[in-house]
Amino acid sequence: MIAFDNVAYSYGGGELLSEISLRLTPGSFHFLTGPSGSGKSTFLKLCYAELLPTAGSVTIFDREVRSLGRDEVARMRRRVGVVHQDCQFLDHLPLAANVTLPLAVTGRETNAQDLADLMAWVGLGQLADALPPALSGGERQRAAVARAIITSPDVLLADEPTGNLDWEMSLRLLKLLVELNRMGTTILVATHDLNLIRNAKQQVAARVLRISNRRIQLAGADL
Ligand SMILES: Nc1ncnc2c1ncn2[C@@H]1O[C@H](COP(=O)(O)OP(=O)(O)OP(=O)(O)O)[C@@H](O)[C@H]1O
Repeated sequence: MIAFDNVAYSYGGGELLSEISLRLTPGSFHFLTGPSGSGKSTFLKLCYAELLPTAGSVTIFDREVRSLGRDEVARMRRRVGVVHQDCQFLDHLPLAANVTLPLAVTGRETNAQDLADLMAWVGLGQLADALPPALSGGERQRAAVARAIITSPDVLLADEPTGNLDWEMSLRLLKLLVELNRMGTTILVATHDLNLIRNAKQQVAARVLRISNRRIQLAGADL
């Protein structure tokens, strides 16, 4: 689904990531962990061609990213949902309009029942008309998940989705990700939170990728 072959990435100085070769297979659940500044967000950006590798190749849905034209990148991105670390919303638009924005900007209709089901599923059924500044951190994160999956993506990439959440809310968000994965979505979650990873491993066959010294390794059972 997403394959890295001997990938390196540099923002201009020395290499931040080197010799990365791995595959995210359909239906898999991966965590990506590593120290702050080690390149987790950068790796996620390589996974949806927000950044292009400075060496090696990244293949997304069987297409090498450098071979994609602008329209093809846009089409590819419709199949990849992203929950960004800062999860920004348009503050003047109600939550429901924010969540359906990925459909609206690509000229697609929103089915009202599907939207109601999705909002209920993320536990925001009562907040469809609320404005984003009125939401708690946990509500924002769940809204960001709803917005990322409204297009039914094949892959969901989440960057520190539980970063500012308490433990109970983190578990609630994790449960949504596990359920999505059970429904077939391939999931990659960047996180510092080893307790979250331990908890997830009791629910799903998650694999853990760890960035260390610019390389990404599959972490062992020491988590
Ligand atoms: N656009 C950019 N230009 C130059 N350097 C950048 C840019 N974006 C990130 N960096 C640098 O690359 C390194 C990795 O950043 P990245 O955000 O990928 O790390 P991270 O592991 O996600 O960090 P954190 O856990 O703190 O979010 C950092 O040193 C950062 O300052």
